[in-house]
Amino acid sequence: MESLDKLSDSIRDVLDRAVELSKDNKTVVSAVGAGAVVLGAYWLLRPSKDKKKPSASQLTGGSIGREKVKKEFDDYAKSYGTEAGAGIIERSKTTELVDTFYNLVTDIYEWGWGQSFHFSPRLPGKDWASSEAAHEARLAALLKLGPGKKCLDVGCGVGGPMRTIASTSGAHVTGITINDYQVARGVYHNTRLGLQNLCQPTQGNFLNMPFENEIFDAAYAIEATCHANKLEEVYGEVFRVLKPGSYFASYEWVATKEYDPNNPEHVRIMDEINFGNGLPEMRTYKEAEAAGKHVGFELVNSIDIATASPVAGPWYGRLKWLRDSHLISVNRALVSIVSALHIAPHGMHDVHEMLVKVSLSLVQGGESGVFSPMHLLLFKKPEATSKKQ
Ligand SMILES: C=C(CC[C@@H](C)[C@H]1CC[C@H]2C3=CC[C@H]4[C@H](C)[C@@H](O)CC[C@]4(C)[C@H]3CC[C@]12C)C(C)C
Ligand SMILES: C[S@@+](CC[C@H](N)C(=O)[O-])C[C@H]1O[C@@H](n2cnc3c(N)ncnc32)[C@H](O)[C@@H]1O
Repeated sequence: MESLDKLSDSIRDVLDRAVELSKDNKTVVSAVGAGAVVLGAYWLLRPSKDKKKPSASQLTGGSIGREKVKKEFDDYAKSYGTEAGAGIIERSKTTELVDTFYNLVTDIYEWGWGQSFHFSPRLPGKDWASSEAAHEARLAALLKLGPGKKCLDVGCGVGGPMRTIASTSGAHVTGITINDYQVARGVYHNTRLGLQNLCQPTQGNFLNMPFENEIFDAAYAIEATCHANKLEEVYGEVFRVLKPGSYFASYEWVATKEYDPNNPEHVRIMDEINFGNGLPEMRTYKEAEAAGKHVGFELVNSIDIATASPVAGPWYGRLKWLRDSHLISVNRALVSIVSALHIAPHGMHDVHEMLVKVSLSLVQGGESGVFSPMHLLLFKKPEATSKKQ
């Protein structure tokens, strides 16, 4: 905060100088312009008092101490192979790397996107927030959630979807995330909104969940299981904790049927998506369907929501809009300022640059049709369980 005080002092100096200069008619226009730019920067950087949403001057490395952010980011970057299609080299380290990834990006996501860390199609006449809520509420309807039901959110982030799903349906939602910083953020938002009795985030590994067998009435995952080394491992755990006869719905990140593994451009897009999003590798929707069946689920429905509606706008439209309206450039400038002033931890600038780059790859994946972040799979655990080992 000391650096912010210094920033305020410098702004005051610049404004004083602008007043001086304005006495000279020739420079009045540029002085007022400079003052407006500085005031604008101050407005965008000012810390939010309640941290409901971090501002650029409040970006942290999550649970990573600020002095370690740069090293953790460099180690993360080195963990991806350079050969086409390589993904994470040491797969046994995936969960640890994903935890690091979320320490590094969680504040940036909340600052620049919101509390729901996923995409949604844009509904005609609706803004992005309503379209996002509808995408989440679809799951509550599919899973037939209602008061008294106990539902699991597999990979819950800071709980944006959990809050929509619990408050639209009345069901209780337990979330699991690998990242303890996200748990703290989730608890903070739930308490602030009076939802702490219906929404409960927990820290844990979804490949080995800290829950008893057959305790949940339903489960969903939103753009989260793509982080698992093997889909069978996470699906197997969901199968174990679900009551027989109940449903699991997942929006999966997949390579679509347009994807050609022999097309170097397609492979490049997927490699960039994997790196910028903490994924070990990309699966096809067919592999995801097969993984669910392999652990004992019945496949009830498999549909790519990205292409399902002829009237909804594309899921990557919001990223395109951020780019075309130059908001991403504004964010870049703000992150450069807070980094240069040592307000943000050293390394935050690199993390932000990684996200700038991946936003382009995601749009390319969407426009070319080779990638979807929302292939909906609806699975049912049979009444008489027959889990294959
Ligand atoms: C499901 C996952 C995350 C999906 C999305 C929520 C995020 C994917 C890319 C992210 C972003 C890219 C660009 C950032 C921008 C440069 C910055 O200024 C503000 C935040 C971004 C818009 C950021 C927001 C979240 C994403 C859209 C993965 C991880 C499985
Ligand atoms: C892109 S975020 C999506 C979060 C949330 N579903 C949403 O839409 O806002 C992916 C989530 O999966 C979680 N995750 C990834 N790997 C995990 C693991 N092995 N165990 C538990 N959670 C994991 C991350 O911590 C993060 O919360």
